[in-house]
Amino acid sequence: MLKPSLHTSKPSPATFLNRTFILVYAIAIFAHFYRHFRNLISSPSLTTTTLFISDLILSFLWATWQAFFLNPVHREVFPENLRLVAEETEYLGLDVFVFTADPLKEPPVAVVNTVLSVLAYDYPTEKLSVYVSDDGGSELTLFAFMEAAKFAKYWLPYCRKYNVMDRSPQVYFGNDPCLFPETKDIQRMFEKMKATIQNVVDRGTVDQDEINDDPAFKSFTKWTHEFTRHQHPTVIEILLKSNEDKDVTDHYMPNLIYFSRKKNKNIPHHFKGGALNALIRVSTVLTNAPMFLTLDCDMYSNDPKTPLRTLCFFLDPNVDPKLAFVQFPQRYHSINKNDTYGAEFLLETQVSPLGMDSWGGMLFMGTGGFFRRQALLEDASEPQRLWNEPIDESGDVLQLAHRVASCTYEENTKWGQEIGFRYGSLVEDIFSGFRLHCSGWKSVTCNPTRAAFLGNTPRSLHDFLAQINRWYMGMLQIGLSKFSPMTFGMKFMNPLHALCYSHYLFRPFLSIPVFVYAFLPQVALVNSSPIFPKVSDPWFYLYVFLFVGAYGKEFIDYVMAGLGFKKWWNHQRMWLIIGCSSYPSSLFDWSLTSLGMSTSDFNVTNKASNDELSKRYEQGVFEFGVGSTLLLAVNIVAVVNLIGFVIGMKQVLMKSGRFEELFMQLFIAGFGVVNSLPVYEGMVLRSDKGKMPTKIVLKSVCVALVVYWMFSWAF
Ligand SMILES: O=c1ccn([C@@H]2O[C@H](COP(=O)(O)OP(=O)(O)O[C@H]3O[C@H](CO)[C@@H](O)[C@H](O)[C@H]3O)[C@@H](O)[C@H]2O)c(=O)[nH]1
Ligand SMILES: [Mn+2]
Repeated sequence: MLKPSLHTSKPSPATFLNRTFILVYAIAIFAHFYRHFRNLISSPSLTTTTLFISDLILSFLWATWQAFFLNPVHREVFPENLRLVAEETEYLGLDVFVFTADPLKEPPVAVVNTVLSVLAYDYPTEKLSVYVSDDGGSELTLFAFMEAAKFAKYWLPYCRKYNVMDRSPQVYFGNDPCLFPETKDIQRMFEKMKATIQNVVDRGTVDQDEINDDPAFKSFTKWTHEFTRHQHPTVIEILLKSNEDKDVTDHYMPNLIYFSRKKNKNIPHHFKGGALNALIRVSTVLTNAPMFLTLDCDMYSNDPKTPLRTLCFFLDPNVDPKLAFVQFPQRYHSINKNDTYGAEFLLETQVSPLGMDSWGGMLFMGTGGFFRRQALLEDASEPQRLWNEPIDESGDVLQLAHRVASCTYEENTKWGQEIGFRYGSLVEDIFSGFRLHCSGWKSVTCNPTRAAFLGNTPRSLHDFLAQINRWYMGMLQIGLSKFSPMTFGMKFMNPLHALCYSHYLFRPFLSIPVFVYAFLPQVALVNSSPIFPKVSDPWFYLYVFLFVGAYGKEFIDYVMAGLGFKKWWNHQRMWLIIGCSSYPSSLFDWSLTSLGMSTSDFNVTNKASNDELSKRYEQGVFEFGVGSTLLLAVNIVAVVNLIGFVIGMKQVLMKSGRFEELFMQLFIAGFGVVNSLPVYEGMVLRSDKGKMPTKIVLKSVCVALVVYWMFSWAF
């Protein structure tokens, strides 16, 4: 009998249209470069050369981006068929790793919700273990999880009994749930737990009277005077044990383990990559499930059946034995109506993964990835135990777990280089996924209609741009290293796969054409110097096609994904803002770091938010509040374009015949102005706390005037 299928993959119906568009657009680019070469030869100048270089970078990024559209695949999974293929006893053991690093930026109450949402997975409890990795080494976080373990004894059976979908209690109770007989009681317990945790967090220490039973008190004795977040011993606390602890209905619970690796301020800890590797080793000693899931602390589970969907790949007898991970792309719960900051990253999280999938697999996105443990332990000589046995708390096992968690354990080993998650980039996720792909491992994208996980995005523009700055600094650390996809990648992976990686890793260079188009046409315009073909010139229509083609295609991608005009508009505006802020800043950071003048640092994104800020975000106004230097160039560009547009208009109106020649420059300046409207608003029209500080406004205006004055000589 034919076995029922667990998953299918279908080519995208739009592929033919996409390929046709790529062909036509590529021909237009070639024609454009023909003109560029002619100009370079006939009238070489700073302007022609600058425009040529900018267009070269734009074309490289366009070409690499097309690798995502040549052969996208849609995958579907059928967890309902799982029972026909495998018995529940054959399901793979699953270790879930949840990462937190700072109790102030990542409120423990929120981390607890994430952990409860996965602890309550629809999965055989004896096969499930949840580890909390606390890089902040905080007794507050440990305390929060002791409370969570108690609440879980009520929450898990409740979810099971009523087949609850939202297993993060915060989300569940926030959505006005149906009232079952126990609902009110459970909600009361939940509120009480939250208050107890918040109380301790607000006070900043755990008091003895908060801990009633003795063994719990012993755990906190590790937090001595010498204990700091940068220098402390390993802490491993088994808060729930699967063969011992039962819930209130007498069912066994999954394992819940608090873990904080040993730190020493003189030994590099490699941020999240280091935490991941330490946890891989510790879990190998304690539970050693063949599959593990990595989750950021703000990414709660939105679907209790997600592990079953993953099994549709890992338990498929025909699946590629080199399948390393299944990635559920990032999706977010906290985005405002029109996505002011383009934080949904629709193209990056929903569209492009399908395109990478057919070349060997989508990126690892740091969170929402289910891994085959073996993929990261290839050639490791670590001590391992058989999974699916109760945790052995004997001295030997715990001693071993402490040994592998030590900050010196990795010295003179291949950890971080050839095994585990790889070090050397601030985007350890992308780097590690890339290295796995280069050694023949594969990955698949799974993006069910109901999101598997939902996360948080920054609500202030500065935090958002700083996060992107860090990501792209990390991308450059890979792209400009010996592991560049253009050299190393081309050798060890499908070249089209390598092109996809190149697109992301070299994106910061987009800042060069963005700056050129934000300044050059405007300065030339003010000096009444035409630099583009005039409207009656046939080459003008090539420019129109290139512009409308690029923008129109992206607009269609947005509409096809079910998002409207406003979201697309905000996305394209952010594309320009990021091009003037995070991208150039990441290039700057990379240069400083490679010159040895700075060290790269993983600044944890702030997940706490205040009411006022949240309210402004919901209203969709930009948050300029802190005087962010990242935004300085964005402001300067806004002022330069406004001046350019106004003076340009004056010239066109005063002298007849100029309009045709200067139309393109006027259009570009006008486009800059329309995109900068929220910036002008923040500069002069607003009075709330999120407006731009006056100092920054004055600085921007001064620099803009200097730019005009300085570059006028060139025309
Ligand atoms: O030294 C550190 C720093 C961070 N984290 C954790 O890493 C996660 C991500 O940190 P966050 O500040 O939220 O950064 P983001 O930029 O939002 O994270 C994205 O980018 C990271 C780097 O590429 C990936 O690791 C993440 O999974 C991905 O969501 C959080 O759970 C942190 O607690 C640690 O465990 N140790
Ligand atoms: Mn995050």
